[in-house]
Amino acid sequence: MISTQVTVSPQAHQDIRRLGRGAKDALGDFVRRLRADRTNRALRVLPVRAAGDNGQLCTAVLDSTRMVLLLETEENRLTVLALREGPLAYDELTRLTVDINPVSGGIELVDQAEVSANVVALPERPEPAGAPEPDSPSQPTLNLPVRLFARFDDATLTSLGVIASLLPALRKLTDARQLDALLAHNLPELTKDVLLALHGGMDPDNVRQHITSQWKADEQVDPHDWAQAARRPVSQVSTEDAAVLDALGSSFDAWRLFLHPEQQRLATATFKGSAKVTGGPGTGKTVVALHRVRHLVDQLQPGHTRPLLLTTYNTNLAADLRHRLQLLGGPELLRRVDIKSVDQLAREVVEEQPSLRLGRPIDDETALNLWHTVCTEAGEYEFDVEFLDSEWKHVILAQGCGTCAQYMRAPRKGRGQFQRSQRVRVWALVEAYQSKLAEAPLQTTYAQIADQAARMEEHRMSRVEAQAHYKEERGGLDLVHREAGSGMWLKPRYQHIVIDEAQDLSSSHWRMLRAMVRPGSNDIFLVGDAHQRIYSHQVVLGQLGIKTPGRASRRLTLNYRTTRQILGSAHGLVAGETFDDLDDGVDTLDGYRSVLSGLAPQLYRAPDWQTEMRTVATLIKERHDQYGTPYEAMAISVPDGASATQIALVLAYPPFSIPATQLGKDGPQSSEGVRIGTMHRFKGLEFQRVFLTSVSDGQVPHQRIEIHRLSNPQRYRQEEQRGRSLLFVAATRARDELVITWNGKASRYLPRDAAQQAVNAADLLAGEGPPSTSAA
Ligand SMILES: Nc1ncnc2c1ncn2[C@@H]1O[C@H](COP(=O)(O)OP(=O)(O)OP(=O)(O)O)[C@@H](O)[C@H]1O
Repeated sequence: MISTQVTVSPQAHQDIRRLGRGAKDALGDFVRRLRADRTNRALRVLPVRAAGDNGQLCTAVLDSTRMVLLLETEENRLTVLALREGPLAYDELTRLTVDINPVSGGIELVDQAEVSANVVALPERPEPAGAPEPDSPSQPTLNLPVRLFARFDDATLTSLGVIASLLPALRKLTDARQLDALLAHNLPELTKDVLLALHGGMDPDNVRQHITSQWKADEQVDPHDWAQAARRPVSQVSTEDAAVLDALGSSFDAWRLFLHPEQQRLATATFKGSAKVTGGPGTGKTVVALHRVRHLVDQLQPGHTRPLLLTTYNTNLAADLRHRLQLLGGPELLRRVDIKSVDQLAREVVEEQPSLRLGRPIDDETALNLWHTVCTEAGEYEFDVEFLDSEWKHVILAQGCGTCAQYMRAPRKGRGQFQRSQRVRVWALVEAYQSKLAEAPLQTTYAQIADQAARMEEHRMSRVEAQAHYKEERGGLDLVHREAGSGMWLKPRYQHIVIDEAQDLSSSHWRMLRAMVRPGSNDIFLVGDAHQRIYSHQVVLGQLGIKTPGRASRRLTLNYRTTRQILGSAHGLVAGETFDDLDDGVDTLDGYRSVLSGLAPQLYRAPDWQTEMRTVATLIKERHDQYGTPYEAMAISVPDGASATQIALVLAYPPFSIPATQLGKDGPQSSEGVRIGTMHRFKGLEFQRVFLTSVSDGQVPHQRIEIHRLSNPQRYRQEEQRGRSLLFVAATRARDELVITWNGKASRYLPRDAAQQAVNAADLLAGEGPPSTSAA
């Protein structure tokens, strides 16, 4: 007997999230019983009305208080469309308008009665003078209510994806408060997104380009074909039965089940070669990478090997990826995937060669100190140590320059003017630096390890290719002793590689990764965002053998993490700067938006660091005690290690007594307590409330970049951009609340009127500050 297929629609999923644990358990139980026996009379599946040519809407009973609305399209296929509880459940379900969206082809619901009662019925309030709608210069006079979407006709709205059954209610809206109330309803995602974008001032063409196109069904939508509509991924939280059942039994995280159509396409598409996904912070790039991994693993032949590599910038993020992949696919999935940071991977490759004496890798700070020693000993003060370190990593090692002559010829695109005589002097310092590393105890740098690993992998891949070629010539026959000494045929390390945080990988990393997988279908899938580049220098992936032409380069634009208010301010930090697309093109944040709404970022100015620290401690305690935010969901950024220790002490002692833990390079040292770390440590993470401290003049950006302002304007611009990106990364980690504090003068990256807008920290500590608005 073919078992009954039961899927859950995205809006039913929203119902379950809203109704909580009991509803989820009841639905899980119901789905299991339905799958076991569709005819089970205890479920009371009763027809309500026909849907199109081949569908039937039914209600069914979950338990004594809950009911669901189902769509039955084929004998054994049922979609849960909505869930309600209480004595009115049946009436509420049967009055729902259920349609196929002509743009996305998804099945969508609107509760007209609820919308009218709670939204349209809000007392009308004209928009205040001075706040005209964007793009509508000629507004009616004050007392006439302005219809919010008056300038878009019905045909435009529906062609953009707004569900037609909502139009009558929509036409009655006159103020943003009503719109907020409307959006708080369980509406179809596409409709919400389009309305927000239009209300935010995006014009219809842009909406079509950035939103509608991503939802558009691949084929012509037939409004009468409900069987096909039910099969489309946009009508289901997950296309896999098992995933829905698992999720109903355990946690029901949205990202694990329901992907935005563009995310879904990227996760499951077949690419001829490599593919690249860019997108602003919080657009679900990591989520796509994880689903991509699951999809690729699903296509593998059964086995016990790990032919798939999932890699990222540092160990902390690799641990996070492992955790999230485990949530997505459990141990079965993890078993086929190697998860490590690129540097760890490089190290393991180099360690495979026992004849190589590797030396102890030094951290960035030790490397800079060593450059300092080298310069002092050579009496050479023209170049600063950060510059030397970066020249060594991103020009000399990246291009494999082994001699001064090679370095003299190496292109230095985007790194400013550099005379021949300067190169000669830099080379002398590089040689001195290398000798220092070679002294006992032998030391090395991660950049050297990556470079060495890249060479080794390139060599290995050339042998793989040579063997493959040989085998082809021999008509497919293996020759066991072909590989002298080893008696083995070499294989590429991996079949597929998936890379997160791609913007911060160096050329050596890319060379290594490129050589770990044979060029071919779905070889490399990378996600990243140049706006968030804080470590490495720009690379041109095409020149490193990773080509992602046309549809193989895609961009995500919907932010799932950060509220519009926080996003708006963070966006201002990088607006006006030019960013690459990890290749030789330009990337922008056009169309970048959020469907979440919340508080504007809060600013606090303090006279000194002591007061600033106590202010942050006071705010954190209040968020915890009054609003129940767990300490581990809050994070504080500090300028350096010493400040981290100081603020941890302030938090630890009365009157605060707040537990805290430092964010190290392997993540937080404890699972409990407020996280404290430099902005660099915030990369890739997410917190409910974020407190950025010392966003002061001279700290953000650091005053040391000033020495380049006149002497090296190109370098100055680079440092400036990196400083902005760092603050941008830190600010966009916040889900609900962003608090920015400083002492003395505010950073010039903050808005000009930041000091006027800010609360005086001294007033807050004296108990005279404004009441907190942190209830997010
Ligand atoms: N389809 C989705 N449905 C619900 N939540 C989602 C979806 N996609 C992503 N998210 C959530 O959005 C947040 C950001 O996702 P993710 O970490 O993948 O973004 P990112 O683009 O990698 O961010 P960053 O570049 O800032 O590191 C996470 O909380 C994730 O669970």
